[in-house]
Amino acid sequence: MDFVGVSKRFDKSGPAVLDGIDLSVRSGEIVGIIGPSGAGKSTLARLINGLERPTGGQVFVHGAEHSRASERELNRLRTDIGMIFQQFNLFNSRTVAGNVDFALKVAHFPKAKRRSRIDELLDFVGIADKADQWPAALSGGQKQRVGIARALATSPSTLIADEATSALDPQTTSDTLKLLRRINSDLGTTIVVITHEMDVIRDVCESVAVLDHGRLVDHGDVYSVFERPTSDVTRGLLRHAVAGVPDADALATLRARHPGLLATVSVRDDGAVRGHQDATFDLPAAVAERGARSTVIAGGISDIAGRPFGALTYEITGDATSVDAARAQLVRIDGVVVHEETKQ
Ligand SMILES: Nc1ncnc2c1ncn2[C@@H]1O[C@H](COP(=O)(O)OP(=O)(O)OP(=O)(O)O)[C@@H](O)[C@H]1O
Repeated sequence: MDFVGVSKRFDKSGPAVLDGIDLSVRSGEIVGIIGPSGAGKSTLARLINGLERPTGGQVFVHGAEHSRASERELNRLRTDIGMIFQQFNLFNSRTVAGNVDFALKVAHFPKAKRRSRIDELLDFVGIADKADQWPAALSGGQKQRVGIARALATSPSTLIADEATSALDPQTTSDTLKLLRRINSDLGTTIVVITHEMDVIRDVCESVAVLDHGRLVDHGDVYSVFERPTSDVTRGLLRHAVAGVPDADALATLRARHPGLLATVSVRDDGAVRGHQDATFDLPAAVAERGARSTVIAGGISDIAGRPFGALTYEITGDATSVDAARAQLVRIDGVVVHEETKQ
C-alpha cells in the first residue's frame, strides 16, 4: 500500500485534512495509524478503501491506483479490504450467522458453500456456539468477533480496524488484539489499525504512522518511533503507554516522598544503555561500589515487538560523600538522567 504525496480537502477553500502524506505499508504487516482527534486517521482509512478520493497525490493498494479507479473497479477492489468498527455495525435483525451470511451474499459467494464458510469463520474467531444468537444478546467483545468474522468472509488481503477496541474493556481489548495478531500470522492479512491509544500500537503493531493536523509527523517501526519520537504529539501519546523520564509534575510527587538523589535509567534493547560502552550498565551496582544504596521508586518495562523498553527511576541514599561520588559517575552516562534539585 503506498500513499504518494496524498492530500485531501473536503472544501476547496477549506483546510487540508491530509497534507502531503508519503507512506508505504508492506504487504502482510500490522501498521498503526495514530493521532489526536481530527488528525485525519479515518479519512486516511477511507482513502484506502476508496470511500474517499484524494484531492492531490496517489493511493496505490496492491498495485492498483485507487485514486483513479472507476466506481466499478473500486467495488471490486473493496471486496479485498475488510473493515471493522468501534460500534461493530451489526444488523440487529439478523442472527450472528445471518450477519456473516450477508457479507457472503453481497460478494456472490456460492450458496451451497455459505453455511460451511460461516461455521469456519465463527470457529476461527472463537464464537462457533453463538451462530444462532441475536447481536443484542452478545457482549461487546463477542459483537466485535462477529464484525471480524464478517470482515474476513471474503478472505480480504487487507483488514482495516477503525478504533475497533475503543469501546471495549482492557481484557476484551487484549483478547481482540490477540485475535488480530492471529489473523495476521495465520492468514497473512495486512492489518491497518486506526487508534488514538498508544497502548494498542505497543501491543499489536509492527510499524506506526503518527498524524497531526493532517501531516505525518512520525513514521517507522514501532521500537524506533518509541525510542526516538521526533514530534511533541508523539511524545504526548507515548507518555501514557510507556514509562519514561518523569515530567515535572511526576518528579514533584516523587520528591515529596523520596528525599534522596533521584535518577532515571532508560531501559532499551538487551538492557543496554545507549551510548554507554558497557552494554550491561547496572545502576544499583555502580552506586553500591561508591558506598551508596539505590531503590526503584517508579518506572516500568514494556515488551515492544519482543524487545524491552521503558525506564526505571531510583532513589539513591547514603552518606553525602558516597552519594556525591555516585552522582559524579551517573551524570557521565548516556541514558541516565540525574534529577538535580533546583535551588530556590
Ligand atoms: N465528509 C467530511 N466533510 C467535511 N469535513 C470532514 C469530513 N470528514 C472529515 N472531515 C474533517 O476532517 C478532519 C479529520 O477528520 P477524521 O475523521 O479523518 O479525523 P480522525 O483523526 O479520524 O478523528 P477522530 O479520532 O476524532 O475520529 C476533521 O476536521 C473533520 O471535521
